[in-house]
Amino acid sequence: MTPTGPWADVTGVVTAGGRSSRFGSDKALAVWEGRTLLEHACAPLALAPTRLLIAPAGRYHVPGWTVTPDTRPGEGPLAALEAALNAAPDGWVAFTGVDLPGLTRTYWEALLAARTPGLLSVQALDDLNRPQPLAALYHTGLRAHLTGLLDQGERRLRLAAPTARVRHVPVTDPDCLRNVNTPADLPGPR
Ligand SMILES: Nc1nc2c(ncn2[C@@H]2O[C@H](COP(=O)(O)OP(=O)(O)OP(=O)(O)O)[C@@H](O)[C@H]2O)c(=O)[nH]1
Ligand SMILES: [Mg+2]
Repeated sequence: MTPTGPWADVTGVVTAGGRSSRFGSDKALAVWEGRTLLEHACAPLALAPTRLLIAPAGRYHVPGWTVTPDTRPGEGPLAALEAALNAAPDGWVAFTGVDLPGLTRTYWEALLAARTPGLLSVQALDDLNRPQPLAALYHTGLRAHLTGLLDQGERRLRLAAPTARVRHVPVTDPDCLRNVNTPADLPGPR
């Protein structure tokens, strides 16, 4: 069956090849509200017809998700995005990490609804108007651009797409952007 609706040409991607050095143990496997942070990141992307985990082979298993190893291991999220765009079918990639466990399907669908022809990225703005490149949409039309940036030594994810081709949308629920870098960033039971 060919998927239709906003998710039809979307690949869900969770990048999980980081070192968790500030967290002190593998934060992808840290449990919060009964599920691992990795599962929290994957869940709101379940409607994407293709779902990729950018991570070392054999480290994680999430039902319905395909592990795709980094092509530049240890080089950070920008390099992971390159691996994702190269592995994804032509279209959009909904790209995030394991350290944003509060993202929701509503969050992603607000970004998907903001796509227009010619855009290469759609990014949320938090309550301080800061773009969120680690919880954003990227188009596979960025492949050659990204490879060029990485080959030149660039590693900043926020520079993945040319500014003129990025659309920014205010996020309705800034709480969903809580970023987990240390165990103290995981709030207690609600
Ligand atoms: N595939 C891949 N993912 C990465 C890489 N570096 C970071 N990430 C992921 O990007 C997301 C955000 O990265 P950070 O918060 O810096 O995570 P981290 O590198 O594990 O943590 P620190 O060592 O504390 O900086 C997390 O989901 C990481 O797993 C990498 O080289 N490859
Ligand atoms: Mg982080």
